Amino acid sequence: MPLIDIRDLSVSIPTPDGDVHAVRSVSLEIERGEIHGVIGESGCGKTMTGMAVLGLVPKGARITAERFHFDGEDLREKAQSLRGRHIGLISQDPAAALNPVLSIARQMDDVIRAHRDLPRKARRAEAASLLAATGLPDPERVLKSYPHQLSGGMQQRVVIAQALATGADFLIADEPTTALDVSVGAQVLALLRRLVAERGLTVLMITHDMDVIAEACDRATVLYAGRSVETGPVEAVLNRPGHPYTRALLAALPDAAPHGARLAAIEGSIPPPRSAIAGCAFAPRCPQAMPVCAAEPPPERVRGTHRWLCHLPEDAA
Ligand SMILES: Nc1ncnc2c1ncn2[C@@H]1O[C@H](COP(=O)(O)OP(=O)(O)OP(=O)(O)O)[C@@H](O)[C@H]1O
Repeated sequence: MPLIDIRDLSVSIPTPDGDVHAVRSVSLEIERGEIHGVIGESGCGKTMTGMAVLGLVPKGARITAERFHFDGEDLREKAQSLRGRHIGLISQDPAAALNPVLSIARQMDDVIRAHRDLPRKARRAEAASLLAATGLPDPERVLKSYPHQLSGGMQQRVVIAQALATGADFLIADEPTTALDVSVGAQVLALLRRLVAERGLTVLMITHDMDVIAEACDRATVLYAGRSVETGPVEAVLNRPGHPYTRALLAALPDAAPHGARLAAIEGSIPPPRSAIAGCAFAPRCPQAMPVCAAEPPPERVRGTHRWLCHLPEDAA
Protein backbone atom coordinates (compact mmCIF):
# COMPACT_ATOMS: atom_id res chain seq x y z
CA MET A 1 0.00 0.00 0.00
CA PRO A 2 1.49 3.38 -0.98
CA LEU A 3 2.02 5.85 1.88
CA ILE A 4 0.10 8.52 -0.05
CA ASP A 5 -2.75 7.16 -2.14
CA ILE A 6 -4.78 9.84 -3.87
CA ARG A 7 -7.29 9.09 -6.59
CA ASP A 8 -9.17 11.82 -8.44
CA LEU A 9 -8.73 14.62 -5.92
CA SER A 10 -10.47 17.91 -6.57
CA VAL A 11 -10.35 21.12 -4.53
CA SER A 12 -12.80 23.90 -5.41
CA ILE A 13 -12.79 27.29 -3.73
CA PRO A 14 -16.02 29.29 -3.79
CA THR A 15 -15.49 32.97 -4.68
CA PRO A 16 -17.97 35.77 -5.46
CA ASP A 17 -17.13 35.25 -9.17
CA GLY A 18 -17.75 31.50 -9.11
CA ASP A 19 -15.83 28.41 -8.06
CA VAL A 20 -12.08 28.32 -8.60
CA HIS A 21 -11.09 24.78 -9.57
CA ALA A 22 -7.63 24.87 -8.01
CA VAL A 23 -7.31 21.08 -8.29
CA ARG A 24 -9.54 19.28 -10.79
CA SER A 25 -8.40 15.68 -10.82
CA VAL A 26 -5.11 14.72 -9.24
CA SER A 27 -4.10 11.13 -8.68
CA LEU A 28 -0.87 10.53 -6.80
CA GLU A 29 0.71 7.42 -5.34
CA ILE A 30 3.81 7.94 -3.21
CA GLU A 31 5.68 4.89 -1.96
CA ARG A 32 7.50 4.89 1.37
CA GLY A 33 11.11 6.02 1.13
CA GLU A 34 10.85 7.84 -2.17
CA ILE A 35 11.15 11.47 -3.17
CA HIS A 36 8.20 12.12 -5.43
CA GLY A 37 8.33 15.30 -7.49
CA VAL A 38 5.21 17.17 -8.52
CA ILE A 39 5.92 19.56 -11.38
CA GLY A 40 3.97 21.96 -13.57
CA GLU A 41 3.58 25.59 -14.52
CA SER A 42 2.48 28.24 -12.07
CA GLY A 43 -1.20 27.88 -11.19
CA CYS A 44 -1.51 24.19 -12.08
CA GLY A 45 -2.46 23.19 -8.53
CA LYS A 46 0.81 21.94 -7.03
CA THR A 47 0.65 23.90 -3.79
CA MET A 48 -3.08 23.35 -3.31
CA THR A 49 -2.57 19.58 -3.64
CA GLY A 50 0.06 19.78 -0.86
CA MET A 51 -2.17 22.00 1.27
CA ALA A 52 -5.04 19.52 0.93
CA VAL A 53 -2.77 16.75 2.27
CA LEU A 54 -1.85 19.04 5.18
CA GLY A 55 -5.50 19.93 5.86
CA LEU A 56 -4.74 23.58 5.14
CA VAL A 57 -7.10 24.41 2.26
CA PRO A 58 -8.79 27.84 2.35
CA LYS A 59 -11.93 28.15 4.43
CA GLY A 60 -15.01 26.95 2.57
CA ALA A 61 -12.99 24.93 0.01
CA ARG A 62 -14.65 21.70 -1.11
CA ILE A 63 -12.53 18.57 -1.33
CA THR A 64 -13.76 15.53 -3.20
CA ALA A 65 -11.81 12.37 -4.02
CA GLU A 66 -12.33 8.74 -4.83
CA ARG A 67 -9.42 8.02 -2.45
CA PHE A 68 -7.46 10.45 -0.29
CA HIS A 69 -5.32 8.35 2.01
CA PHE A 70 -2.18 8.69 4.12
CA ASP A 71 -1.00 5.30 5.37
CA GLY A 72 -4.54 3.96 4.96
CA GLU A 73 -6.15 6.84 6.90
CA ASP A 74 -8.61 9.17 5.21
CA LEU A 75 -7.05 12.63 4.97
CA ARG A 76 -10.50 14.25 4.82
CA GLU A 77 -10.95 13.28 8.47
CA LYS A 78 -7.37 12.97 9.72
CA ALA A 79 -5.28 15.64 7.97
CA GLN A 80 -5.33 18.05 10.92
CA SER A 81 -4.20 15.44 13.44
CA LEU A 82 -1.57 13.94 11.11
CA ARG A 83 -0.02 17.35 10.41
CA GLY A 84 2.93 18.03 12.68
CA ARG A 85 2.87 14.45 13.93
CA HIS A 86 3.43 12.38 10.79
CA ILE A 87 3.35 15.05 8.09
CA GLY A 88 5.69 18.05 8.04
CA LEU A 89 6.00 21.06 5.74
CA ILE A 90 9.15 22.66 4.38
CA SER A 91 8.23 25.81 2.55
CA GLN A 92 9.95 28.05 0.06
CA ASP A 93 10.67 30.78 2.59
CA PRO A 94 12.43 29.46 5.70
CA ALA A 95 12.62 32.96 7.21
CA ALA A 96 8.83 33.12 7.25
CA ALA A 97 8.61 29.66 8.85
CA LEU A 98 10.77 30.75 11.79
CA ASN A 99 9.84 33.25 14.50
CA PRO A 100 12.20 36.26 14.16
CA VAL A 101 12.13 37.20 17.85
CA LEU A 102 12.89 33.79 19.37
CA SER A 103 16.25 32.04 19.50
CA ILE A 104 16.66 28.81 17.54
CA ALA A 105 17.12 27.03 20.90
CA ARG A 106 13.72 28.21 22.07
CA GLN A 107 12.04 27.35 18.77
CA MET A 108 13.57 23.87 18.63
CA ASP A 109 12.63 23.34 22.27
CA ASP A 110 9.00 24.36 21.67
CA VAL A 111 8.68 21.72 18.95
CA ILE A 112 10.49 18.98 20.88
CA ARG A 113 8.49 19.66 24.06
CA ALA A 114 5.21 19.47 22.12
CA HIS A 115 6.06 16.00 20.82
CA ARG A 116 8.33 14.32 23.36
CA ASP A 117 8.26 13.93 27.10
CA LEU A 118 11.91 14.69 27.87
CA PRO A 119 13.64 16.66 30.64
CA ARG A 120 15.10 20.03 29.68
CA LYS A 121 18.72 18.89 29.30
CA ALA A 122 17.78 15.96 27.11
CA ARG A 123 15.66 18.25 24.94
CA ARG A 124 18.66 20.56 24.46
CA ALA A 125 20.84 17.59 23.48
CA GLU A 126 18.16 16.36 21.11
CA ALA A 127 17.92 19.83 19.51
CA ALA A 128 21.69 19.88 18.95
CA SER A 129 21.66 16.37 17.56
CA LEU A 130 18.83 17.15 15.11
CA LEU A 131 20.62 20.28 13.92
CA ALA A 132 23.79 18.23 13.46
CA ALA A 133 21.78 15.65 11.49
CA THR A 134 20.89 18.38 9.00
CA GLY A 135 24.57 19.08 8.43
CA LEU A 136 24.82 22.31 10.45
CA PRO A 137 28.48 22.41 11.49
CA ASP A 138 28.22 24.15 14.87
CA PRO A 139 24.85 23.26 16.41
CA GLU A 140 25.61 24.95 19.74
CA ARG A 141 26.26 28.25 18.03
CA VAL A 142 23.14 27.85 15.87
CA LEU A 143 21.03 27.17 18.98
CA LYS A 144 22.16 30.49 20.46
CA SER A 145 21.36 32.38 17.24
CA TYR A 146 18.28 34.21 16.06
CA PRO A 147 16.96 33.50 12.54
CA HIS A 148 18.36 36.72 11.02
CA GLN A 149 21.86 35.68 12.10
CA LEU A 150 21.67 32.60 9.87
CA SER A 151 21.96 32.33 6.09
CA GLY A 152 18.95 31.13 4.05
CA GLY A 153 20.49 27.68 3.68
CA MET A 154 21.08 27.42 7.43
CA GLN A 155 17.53 28.57 8.14
CA GLN A 156 16.18 25.91 5.78
CA ARG A 157 18.21 23.26 7.65
CA VAL A 158 16.70 24.48 10.94
CA VAL A 159 13.21 24.15 9.43
CA ILE A 160 14.08 20.60 8.36
CA ALA A 161 15.41 19.84 11.86
CA GLN A 162 12.12 21.12 13.33
CA ALA A 163 10.17 18.84 11.01
CA LEU A 164 12.33 15.90 12.14
CA ALA A 165 11.75 16.94 15.78
CA THR A 166 8.02 16.36 15.38
CA GLY A 167 8.74 12.77 14.39
CA ALA A 168 7.22 13.39 10.96
CA ASP A 169 8.07 10.63 8.49
CA PHE A 170 6.50 12.35 5.50
CA LEU A 171 7.64 15.81 4.42
CA ILE A 172 5.98 18.09 1.91
CA ALA A 173 8.75 20.26 0.49
CA ASP A 174 7.17 23.15 -1.44
CA GLU A 175 9.83 24.69 -3.67
CA PRO A 176 12.38 24.25 -0.86
CA THR A 177 15.31 25.57 -2.89
CA THR A 178 13.71 28.40 -4.85
CA ALA A 179 14.78 31.13 -2.42
CA LEU A 180 18.33 29.77 -2.12
CA ASP A 181 21.25 30.25 -4.42
CA VAL A 182 22.15 27.37 -6.70
CA SER A 183 24.89 25.66 -4.70
CA VAL A 184 23.05 26.03 -1.39
CA GLY A 185 19.88 24.68 -3.03
CA ALA A 186 21.84 21.68 -4.28
CA GLN A 187 23.10 21.04 -0.73
CA VAL A 188 19.55 21.13 0.65
CA LEU A 189 18.46 18.60 -2.00
CA ALA A 190 21.42 16.39 -1.09
CA LEU A 191 20.42 16.66 2.58
CA LEU A 192 16.85 15.56 1.80
CA ARG A 193 18.20 12.60 -0.18
CA ARG A 194 20.44 11.65 2.73
CA LEU A 195 17.57 11.87 5.23
CA VAL A 196 15.43 9.69 2.99
CA ALA A 197 18.21 7.11 2.85
CA GLU A 198 19.17 7.25 6.54
CA ARG A 199 15.81 7.81 8.23
CA GLY A 200 13.40 6.25 5.76
CA LEU A 201 11.63 9.55 5.21
CA THR A 202 9.24 10.03 2.32
CA VAL A 203 9.11 13.37 0.52
CA LEU A 204 6.61 15.07 -1.75
CA MET A 205 8.71 17.64 -3.63
CA ILE A 206 6.73 20.46 -5.23
CA THR A 207 8.76 22.21 -7.90
CA HIS A 208 8.63 24.15 -11.16
CA ASP A 209 12.21 23.12 -11.92
CA MET A 210 13.02 20.06 -14.05
CA ASP A 211 16.57 20.11 -12.66
CA VAL A 212 15.18 19.47 -9.18
CA ILE A 213 13.19 16.52 -10.56
CA ALA A 214 16.28 15.14 -12.29
CA GLU A 215 18.61 15.70 -9.33
CA ALA A 216 16.54 14.72 -6.35
CA CYS A 217 13.45 12.70 -7.25
CA ASP A 218 12.78 9.00 -7.73
CA ARG A 219 9.41 9.41 -9.38
CA ALA A 220 7.52 12.38 -10.74
CA THR A 221 3.97 13.46 -11.46
CA VAL A 222 3.26 16.21 -13.97
CA LEU A 223 0.27 18.47 -13.29
CA TYR A 224 -1.52 20.52 -15.90
CA ALA A 225 -4.52 22.75 -15.15
CA GLY A 226 -5.24 20.98 -11.88
CA ARG A 227 -4.92 17.47 -13.32
CA SER A 228 -2.18 14.89 -13.05
CA VAL A 229 -1.42 14.13 -16.69
CA GLU A 230 1.66 11.90 -16.37
CA THR A 231 3.39 9.93 -13.66
CA GLY A 232 6.28 7.51 -13.54
CA PRO A 233 9.92 6.88 -12.67
CA VAL A 234 11.99 10.02 -13.28
CA GLU A 235 14.14 8.41 -16.01
CA ALA A 236 11.00 7.42 -17.94
CA VAL A 237 9.26 10.77 -17.55
CA LEU A 238 12.38 12.72 -18.56
CA ASN A 239 13.72 10.42 -21.26
CA ARG A 240 10.53 8.95 -22.76
CA PRO A 241 7.78 11.41 -21.83
CA GLY A 242 4.33 10.20 -22.85
CA HIS A 243 2.29 13.39 -22.58
CA PRO A 244 2.77 16.18 -25.13
CA TYR A 245 2.74 18.67 -22.23
CA THR A 246 5.70 16.97 -20.58
CA ARG A 247 7.49 16.94 -23.93
CA ALA A 248 6.75 20.65 -24.31
CA LEU A 249 8.08 21.39 -20.83
CA LEU A 250 11.29 19.53 -21.61
CA ALA A 251 11.65 21.10 -25.05
CA ALA A 252 11.14 24.56 -23.55
CA LEU A 253 14.22 24.11 -21.39
CA PRO A 254 17.22 25.57 -23.13
CA ASP A 255 20.12 23.11 -22.89
CA ALA A 256 21.99 25.46 -20.63
CA ALA A 257 18.93 26.66 -18.71
CA PRO A 258 19.99 28.30 -15.49
CA HIS A 259 19.14 26.11 -12.56
CA GLY A 260 15.92 27.44 -11.06
CA ALA A 261 14.64 28.90 -14.33
CA ARG A 262 10.86 29.14 -14.44
CA LEU A 263 9.00 26.89 -16.84
CA ALA A 264 7.62 29.42 -19.24
CA ALA A 265 8.33 29.11 -22.90
CA ILE A 266 5.32 27.08 -24.05
CA GLU A 267 3.03 29.04 -26.31
CA GLY A 268 -0.40 29.96 -24.94
CA SER A 269 -1.46 29.73 -21.32
CA ILE A 270 -3.20 27.35 -18.97
CA PRO A 271 -7.00 27.52 -18.98
CA PRO A 272 -8.44 29.87 -16.34
CA PRO A 273 -9.18 28.00 -13.11
CA ARG A 274 -12.89 28.89 -13.28
CA SER A 275 -13.48 27.43 -16.76
CA ALA A 276 -15.10 24.08 -17.49
CA ILE A 277 -12.89 21.68 -19.47
CA ALA A 278 -14.55 18.93 -21.51
CA GLY A 279 -11.63 17.05 -23.04
CA CYS A 280 -7.85 17.31 -22.60
CA ALA A 281 -7.00 20.66 -20.97
CA PHE A 282 -3.79 20.88 -23.01
CA ALA A 283 -5.55 20.47 -26.39
CA PRO A 284 -5.58 24.22 -27.28
CA ARG A 285 -1.77 24.36 -26.88
CA CYS A 286 -0.91 20.88 -28.11
CA PRO A 287 0.98 20.64 -31.41
CA GLN A 288 -0.42 17.13 -31.93
CA ALA A 289 -4.07 17.84 -31.01
CA MET A 290 -6.81 16.02 -32.92
CA PRO A 291 -10.54 16.93 -32.96
CA VAL A 292 -11.31 14.35 -30.28
CA CYS A 293 -8.86 15.95 -27.84
CA ALA A 294 -10.98 18.99 -26.99
CA ALA A 295 -14.18 16.97 -26.86
CA GLU A 296 -13.50 13.88 -24.79
CA PRO A 297 -11.45 13.10 -21.69
CA PRO A 298 -8.23 11.35 -22.74
CA PRO A 299 -7.72 7.66 -21.94
CA GLU A 300 -4.89 6.40 -19.74
CA ARG A 301 -1.80 5.04 -21.50
CA VAL A 302 0.29 2.58 -19.54
CA ARG A 303 3.91 1.49 -19.93
CA GLY A 304 4.68 -0.46 -16.77
CA THR A 305 4.54 2.01 -13.88
CA HIS A 306 4.75 4.94 -16.31
CA ARG A 307 1.25 6.27 -17.07
CA TRP A 308 -0.18 9.30 -18.86
CA LEU A 309 -3.49 10.61 -20.16
CA CYS A 310 -3.59 11.19 -23.92
CA HIS A 311 -5.69 10.47 -27.00
CA LEU A 312 -2.56 9.80 -29.05
CA PRO A 313 -1.76 6.10 -29.26
CA GLU A 314 0.99 4.88 -26.97
CA ASP A 315 3.48 4.35 -29.79
CA ALA A 316 3.14 8.04 -30.77
CA ALA A 317 4.87 8.97 -27.52
N1 LIG B 1 -7.29 31.03 -1.73
C1 LIG B 1 -7.53 30.98 -3.02
N2 LIG B 1 -8.65 31.54 -3.56
C2 LIG B 1 -8.91 31.49 -4.88
N3 LIG B 1 -8.10 30.85 -5.77
C3 LIG B 1 -6.98 30.28 -5.31
C4 LIG B 1 -6.63 30.30 -3.92
N4 LIG B 1 -5.46 29.64 -3.77
C5 LIG B 1 -5.09 29.22 -4.99
N5 LIG B 1 -6.00 29.61 -5.92
C6 LIG B 1 -5.95 29.33 -7.38
O1 LIG B 1 -5.86 27.92 -7.55
C7 LIG B 1 -5.01 27.60 -8.65
C8 LIG B 1 -3.93 26.63 -8.20
O2 LIG B 1 -3.04 27.31 -7.28
P1 LIG B 1 -1.70 26.67 -6.70
O3 LIG B 1 -1.13 27.67 -5.77
O4 LIG B 1 -1.99 25.32 -6.18
O5 LIG B 1 -0.80 26.57 -8.00
P2 LIG B 1 0.75 26.20 -8.11
O6 LIG B 1 0.85 25.19 -9.19
O7 LIG B 1 1.30 25.84 -6.79
O8 LIG B 1 1.36 27.57 -8.61
P3 LIG B 1 2.71 28.32 -8.17
O9 LIG B 1 3.84 27.56 -8.80
O10 LIG B 1 2.54 29.69 -8.76
O11 LIG B 1 2.73 28.34 -6.67
C9 LIG B 1 -4.47 28.92 -9.18
O12 LIG B 1 -5.26 29.32 -10.29
C10 LIG B 1 -4.68 29.87 -8.02
O13 LIG B 1 -4.88 31.19 -8.50
